[in-house]
Amino acid sequence: MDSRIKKKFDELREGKRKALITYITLGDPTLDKTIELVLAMEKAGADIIELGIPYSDPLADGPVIQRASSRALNQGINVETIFSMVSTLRCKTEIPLIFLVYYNTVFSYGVKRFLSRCKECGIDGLIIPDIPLEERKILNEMMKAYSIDLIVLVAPTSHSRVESIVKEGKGFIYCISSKGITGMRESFDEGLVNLLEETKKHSNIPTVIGFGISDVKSIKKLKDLADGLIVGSAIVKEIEKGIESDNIEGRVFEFVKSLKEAIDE
Ligand SMILES: O=P(O)(O)OC[C@@H](O)[C@@H](O)c1c[nH]c2ccccc12
Repeated sequence: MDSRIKKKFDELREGKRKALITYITLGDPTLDKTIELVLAMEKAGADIIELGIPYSDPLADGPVIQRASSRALNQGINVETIFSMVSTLRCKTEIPLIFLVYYNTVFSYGVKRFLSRCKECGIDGLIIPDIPLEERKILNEMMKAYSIDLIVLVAPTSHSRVESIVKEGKGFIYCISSKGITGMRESFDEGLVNLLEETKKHSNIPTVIGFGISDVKSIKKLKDLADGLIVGSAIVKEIEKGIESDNIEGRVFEFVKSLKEAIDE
């Protein structure tokens, strides 16, 4: 059976459209709000949702997402409460859901136990930014049995490793737009176009670009290069502003809608 991620990309390709993938941190500002926010983003036109499991030492995260992680961790949420929230969410939507999770969280929970809980509650893919290469191979094998995609990340600095990395990719290939951490940017790495060419040469699954995409301008600039775009920090920033004004879903809905219009244009 085709996965939700594959079905979504097939459907988009047929309509000659690009995927809008939106990221938020689980439990920011509460787990109940996460459910509302996912549904609001879906309604605004998001095609796939990436949900970050908050972690105390998130190496790749910029300040905006680090603050979101702190807000979530202060709520006392943990992997168990997250799984039960996702089960509730899964009853309300069929949108593809992906976890962004640091390896230590998976490892300390127990890899098999983590995968089987993911499957039970309808998670379609995992992005594990800090997974060591050897573990990735083992995990990739294991995940086949659970029909969950292990999504790989490639960066302009991956050079000669691009081929071996993307060959292992499932679902889609996450192409990092530029060096460093997550967060809004004005310009993108010159190596990005090459990276996408190289990736497409060695893999036929969809490519998406993430890191630093924050507004309509950056969407228009990048959308023709790949099959989809990921927006994270800019949405989390809207949540942050929404907390102050007590209008979180409304802000996020309007913002995602504007991104959707730009990507569909
Ligand atoms: O925040 P940005 O710059 O829009 O980038 C997306 C990103 O937030 C999301 O995919 C993500 C959040 N944490 C990560 C850690 C590693 C790689 C990717 C991520």
